[in-house]
Amino acid sequence: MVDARENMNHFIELKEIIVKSDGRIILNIPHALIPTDRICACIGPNGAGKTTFLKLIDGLITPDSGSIVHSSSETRSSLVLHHTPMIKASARINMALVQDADPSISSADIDAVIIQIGLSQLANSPAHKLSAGERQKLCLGRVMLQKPNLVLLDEPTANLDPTTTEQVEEIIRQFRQRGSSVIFTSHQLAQVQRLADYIVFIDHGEIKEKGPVGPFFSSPQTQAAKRYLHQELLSE
Ligand SMILES: Nc1ncnc2c1ncn2[C@@H]1O[C@H](COP(=O)(O)OP(=O)(O)OP(=O)(O)O)[C@@H](O)[C@H]1O
Repeated sequence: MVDARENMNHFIELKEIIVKSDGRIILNIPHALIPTDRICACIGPNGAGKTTFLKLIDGLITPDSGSIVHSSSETRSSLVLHHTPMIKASARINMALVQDADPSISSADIDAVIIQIGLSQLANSPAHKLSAGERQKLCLGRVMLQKPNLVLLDEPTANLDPTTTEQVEEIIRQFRQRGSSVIFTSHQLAQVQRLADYIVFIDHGEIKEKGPVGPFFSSPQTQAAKRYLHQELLSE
């Protein structure tokens, strides 16, 4: 019998969660423990509810019913959505917006992160003109400055080239190495296998399967997961 907590030191417990949109149920999770002590990938078909799941965990949306309990006393999450709008100002000013919420972030901190993410040459360029990869690095730089203990990333490498994808994956590993937990969504199964320790598979608004990454890929338990893996592997 598998331990119900699957050796999770920290987790989020979802109970009787229903999220609706326009009267339609888009998430239905009777009960689930989601680990917050590792890198967790949330995968599933388009429209399954993955982005909604991240927003729910972040508290950006509240469920129509049900509750979310964090095992740690203080969870500070940062969510990076797929299309983050930028204000019409430089990359540096966009990065410095995090100071509004946390005035203890210094200009020196911002400069250090700009160097770390490789945007020094573009710091004074208009942020809305940055490429997709540069924008994503800027967003991840903001997260570094916020120092959340839970990092939530929606398709962090969608539309990025292989080099930038590798750089973003390295930033994700650094979040974990510095003690943050990460939950990211992805349609790239090779990436999921490179980065994640744990899988949450969502289909039609329900968590159909979850568990450590190895067993999920080698012996998925549900027909939905088997079908999804088969189709995705054919398209990769
Ligand atoms: N604000 C909204 N208003 C109406 N419907 C919404 C809203 N947000 C999400 N939905 C619907 O909820 C369902 C789940 O959407 P969600 O974006 O969470 O899926 P996803 O798994 O992230 O999809 P993808 O892989 O395509 O990004 C979809 O059917 C979507 O149309």
